[in-house]
Amino acid sequence: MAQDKRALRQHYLRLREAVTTDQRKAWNRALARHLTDFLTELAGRAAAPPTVAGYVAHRGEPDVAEALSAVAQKGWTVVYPKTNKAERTLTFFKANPSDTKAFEPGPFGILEPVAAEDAAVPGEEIDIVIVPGVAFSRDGVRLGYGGGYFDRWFADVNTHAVRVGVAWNLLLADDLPSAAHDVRVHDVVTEAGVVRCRPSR
Ligand SMILES: Nc1nc2c(c(=O)[nH]1)N(C=O)[C@@H](CNc1ccc(C(=O)N[C@@H](CCC(=O)O)C(=O)O)cc1)CN2
Ligand SMILES: Nc1ncnc2c1ncn2[C@@H]1O[C@H](COP(=O)(O)OP(=O)(O)OP(=O)(O)O)[C@@H](O)[C@H]1O
Repeated sequence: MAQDKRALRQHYLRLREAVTTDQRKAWNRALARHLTDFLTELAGRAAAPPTVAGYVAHRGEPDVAEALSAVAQKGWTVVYPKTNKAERTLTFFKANPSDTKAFEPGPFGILEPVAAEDAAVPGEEIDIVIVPGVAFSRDGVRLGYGGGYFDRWFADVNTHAVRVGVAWNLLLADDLPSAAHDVRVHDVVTEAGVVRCRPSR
């Protein structure tokens, strides 16, 4: 299984690396539209503006900044993970998606919220988690970089959050191996639209 996952990760990372900058730009524009619409749909008629967890794109991942700026403008709270490499944990902090000074490189070179005076946002307060991934299956199984960070966070935190995967359409698989600790996403947003991974909710 671990071997399986490693080979699959390598396969999908190669596919992702082969995407040209121009192609990525066009896909990012389409993705921003689908993601903004879908987040708005998820929020529905919620009484208060939701809190959404995002990420800063790394190594050819889809860029979710535009969608996050759009919902921030509507009063949503936007939080980002900070990685603790020694403990292999994530902690979420508020940051303004359009403020580049609010981010600094973390242990894997990914931009993370600067260690602000702001306290960490408790997991229970997060309504929607945008989950980055290397690949996703149509039924919501996620293949990440292999650190288990998000799986561990979902297992450790008492969360009601909707889990929204984001990936390029070419990184959607019919099937991916899934272990007991793998937490599935409810939906995956790509440049081609939204894939609903749950039969009903
Ligand atoms: N943009 C983004 N932010 C994210 C994640 C992500 O997948 N994408 N994460 C999702 O969990 C968390 C960070 N986890 C990560 C885990 C491993 C690697 C990584 O690149 N690992 C290298 C090995 C690096 C090393 O061990 O020094 C690799 O796989 O080649 C990156 C992020 C939180 N933030
Ligand atoms: N809830 C958990 N508690 C403890 N260890 C966990 C948990 N979830 C995952 N792990 C461990 O993390 C490691 C990586 O898991 P896996 O290969 O599923 O990562 P991934 O989902 O591809 O990566 P990532 O979540 O970092 O993007 C495995 O060794 C796994 O046992």
